[in-house]
This record gives sequence, C-alpha cells and structure tokens, in this order.
Amino acid sequence: MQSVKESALFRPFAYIDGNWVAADSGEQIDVDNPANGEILGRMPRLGGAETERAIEAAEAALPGWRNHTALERADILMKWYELMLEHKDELAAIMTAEQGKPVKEAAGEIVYAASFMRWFAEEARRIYGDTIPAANTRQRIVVTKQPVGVVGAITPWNFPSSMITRKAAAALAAGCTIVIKPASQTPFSATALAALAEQAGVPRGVFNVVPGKASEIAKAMTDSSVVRKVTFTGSTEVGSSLMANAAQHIQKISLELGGNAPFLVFEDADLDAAVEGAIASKFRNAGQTCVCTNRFLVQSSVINAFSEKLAAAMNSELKVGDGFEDGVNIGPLIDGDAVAKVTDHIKDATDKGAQLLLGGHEHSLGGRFFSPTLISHATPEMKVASEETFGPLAAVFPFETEEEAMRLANDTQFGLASYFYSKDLGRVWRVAEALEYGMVGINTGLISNASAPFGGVKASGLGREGSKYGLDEYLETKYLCIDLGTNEG
Ligand SMILES: NC(=O)C1=CN([C@@H]2O[C@H](COP(=O)(O)OP(=O)(O)OC[C@H]3O[C@@H](n4cnc5c(N)ncnc54)[C@H](OP(=O)(O)O)[C@@H]3O)[C@@H](O)[C@H]2O)C=CC1
Ligand SMILES: O=C(O)[C@H](O)CS(=O)(=O)O
Repeated sequence: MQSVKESALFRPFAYIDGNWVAADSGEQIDVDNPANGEILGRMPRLGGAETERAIEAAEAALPGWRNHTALERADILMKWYELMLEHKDELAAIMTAEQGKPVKEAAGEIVYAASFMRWFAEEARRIYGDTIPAANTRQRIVVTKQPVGVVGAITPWNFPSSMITRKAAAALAAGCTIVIKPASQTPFSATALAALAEQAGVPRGVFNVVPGKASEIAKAMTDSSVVRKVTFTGSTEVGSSLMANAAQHIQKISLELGGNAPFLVFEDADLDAAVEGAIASKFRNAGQTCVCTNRFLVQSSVINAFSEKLAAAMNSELKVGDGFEDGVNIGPLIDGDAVAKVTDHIKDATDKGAQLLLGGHEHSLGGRFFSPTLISHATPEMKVASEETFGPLAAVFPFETEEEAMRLANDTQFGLASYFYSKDLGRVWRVAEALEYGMVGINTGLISNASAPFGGVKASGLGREGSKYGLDEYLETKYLCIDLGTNEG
C-alpha cells in the first residue's frame, strides 16, 4: 500500500474559498501517528484573520449555493458520496495514521461518513413547507423553509471524517455554506474531504476547512454576525463556552457533547447477546466514543455469569496493536492524557474497593497502547461512575431491583446514549421511558446510523444530527401572510 503521504488526498493545507493555503504566520501543527509518535505531517495553524476570510468566502458563496435547486445540491452531495466510497481505502489509511483506529474500523467510519452525504442528498429534495387554513377569506397562510445561512463548525478527533460529514452534508443540503475547524490531532481527514468536495463540484466558498488555533477560530466564528449557526462536537466544557459566546449574535447552536452511558443487564436478559453488545458498545475506537458504555449496571443474580462471559470475550476477541496490523481491533489511545485518564480511573476504583478481573495497566507495546480492562464491584463513589473514561475500561456495578437500576442509570449530569438488555416487554417499555437519555439501545450495543436522530439531553448537548431532524438544524421557518384584498370590483 502506498505511503499515506503519497496519496493525492493527503493535503497539508487549509482550504478557503477553493484555494489551498498556508497560515498567515507560517505556523504549523505537528500531527503525529498515535501508534508510534512519529510526525505524520504538518498542517497550517490558522488563526482569527484567516477564519474571517473563510467566513467572508462562505458569505459570498451563499446566494449562488442557496439558489441551486434542491436536485442540483443533491446531485453534488451524491457525487461526493460516490467519491468517498471510491477512495475509501485512501481515506481510511489517512485516518488510521493520524487517529490510530484499526484500518478496518476506519474504513467503516468512511462508509458511515459517506452515508450522511447520501442521506442528506435524499433529504434535500424533501424540504417541505405548509399551507394553513386562514381565519378569514381574504388571507392565505403559507409556511416556507429557508437555509439559516453561513455555518461555523468545530469537530473532534475521535471520528475525524463522520463528525464533519454529519454536519456539512446537512448544512449543504439545506442550502447553507460552512466553515469547519477540525481537531488539531486529525486535520488530514478533513482536508482529504475538501479535496473530494472539489472533485464533486462543490462550488468555491461553500465548504471551507480552517485547521488551527481553536480559541481564536471559535472567537472569529461567534464574534461574526454573518455566522448564523454554530455546530460543535466535543467536550461539554468547550460546548458550554461556545453556547455562551453564540449568544452575542443569537446564533443557532447544536452541541454533541460528553456522555456517561449506562449499559443495564437485567436478570431476564440473553447474556450471550448482552456480552456481544457490551464488546461493541465499550471497545469501538478503543472506548473513545461519546456513546461508549461507561458503566455496566448488572442485576446481582446474573452479575457473576455476565462478568465471567465478558472477561472471556475480552480475552479472546480483543487484540491490541498498530491499526495497520492485521487482526488488530484495539488501536492506541489518542495521546498521553488519554492514557493517564484511564490509568487514573482504574487506580481510583481499585483504591476504593473495585476488583480487577482483567488488564489494569498500559499494554506491553508501550506508548499509548492500553490493555482492555475489566473491573467488578464498582460503586457510585468511584470516578468511573461520574466521569467519562473515554478509554478501554469496563466497570461493572451491581443492582438489586429495577427501581435501583433506574436511579443509578440516571444519576449523572449527562444524557447521551444508554443501553439495556431484557426480554420482558413490560420492562422494555418501563425502562426505555424512564431513562433520561437522548438515545436508548434496546438489546443492542450499536445505535449510530445516519437515518436516526443522534443527540443528547442535559450536559450531553442540544439538537439532533442525522435523520430528518438533522436537517431542521440548518433551516429557518418563514411564515407568509398574504392578503388577497376584497373581491368587490
Ligand atoms: N457527543 C459526541 O458525539 C462527542 C463528544 N465528545 C466529547 O469530547 C471529549 C473528548 O473529545 P475532545 O476532542 O478532546 O474534546 P475537545 O472539546 O477538547 O475538542 C473538540 C474540538 O474542540 C476544539 N476546541 C478545544 N478547545 C476549544 C475552545 N476553547 N474553543 C473552541 N474549540 C475548542 C478542539 O480543537 P483542538 O483539537 O485544536 O484543541 C477540537 O476541534 C469527551 O468528553 C467526549 O465525550 C467527543 C467526540 C464526540
Ligand atoms: O463522536 C462520537 O463519539 C460519535 O458521535 C459516535 S458515533 O456517531 O460514531 O456513534
């Protein structure tokens, strides 16, 4: 396989108004490979001035883009979709090199990322309005939908492609233009998408990528009255700050933030299915997803059987290593801070009485590799109960009754994803309705897809991405009141 850097999609430049540019200051970001710490490449480190220029370009491109027909926008998104699939392996290799996830998983993310292009290409042609019966014969009431305008987006490192397309595809389908700041640890996946946007015929200025100084770029976005919508995926603390700053110009805002997902196993669950779902929901991206299970809550009568089955599955199914190595399904964590956080959560739990059943330490490969870890006898006093680990740590907490399970599951500031296994129909409805989360996986550990509304409540964010609801985030509703006058002569 050719070196990642030899790919025509490997673009060490920002992308503004259809031009590939460096930073005004000449500054660059060193982007390393999490598997070995080697510098993969350097990306321009842009600041506020360049971001303002990108916003101007997006503003200039807006009339032309919003005046394309929905079919024309849909066709361009479909071309972009086809190009992503055509270049799936190149895009996956770039992602594995900068983010670390196993290349098969990276290819899966490219397919997932592309699915948002297809989904919103289809939705673009179904942006409907209403006519509403007026209270008198002179008037006609009409409701239309129009694009909000220029969008500012900031995206995370853990899904470097799909977190961009989940926003950009919806924005462009609605007729908006967009300026995107990718995570500094994974900017090459973003500029690779820009290279394909060009080939797909996305007009200059419609899709812009500004890697660089997060605070400065974000400030340029929220200080601008031209930017009418800010959309963010990342930590709750950053999301909260963006929401406050978006108030300056009453910008619409969407936030996909942190999580603390419970995974409940009731006594009537299919334990083998629950273990399969546990592996899927806990260890995807080495546990570095906001919808990963953070707490396994297991009814006492089945906790030993579940824990033994989960330990056996982790032992036999999980292989740690470089994401380019065949058979590896647990890559390195993104950086040293991530390793330190997992280590801290494990030590805190065992110091407070948790029992270590598997792993518990950095992997023998060293660096950012971490052994998948299982602990039992976890309690609410432990950090892992209230903080998002964002790594390969499975913590098992016992409960006795359904009521106790609900109390434990909802005892968190977060409300993004949740999961539970039960075959009792009455319990399925009671628990699904009682869980205070935006998303509930029932007898499954994998819930993410473009046709469903992804998002959370409480400290996990605002708004939904994907599904028909994801398009509404980029539309304004306009009410037309038409007076036909009298019909006397
Ligand atoms: N709900 C969801 O889908 C997701 C939620 N998350 C949550 O985010 C956390 C980990 O992800 P992580 O990427 O580290 O989160 P961060 O919030 O640190 O980073 C996310 C993005 O925000 C940028 N950023 C950092 N500081 C600021 C700032 N002060 N103003 C504006 N933008 C800023 C980053 O830029 P730079 O890289 O240059 O620092 C990056 O592009 C976890 O809590 C996780 O749960 C993460 C991914 C998805
Ligand atoms: O950032 C994330 O964690 C993603 O939203 C998770 S998913 O959409 O791939 O499930």
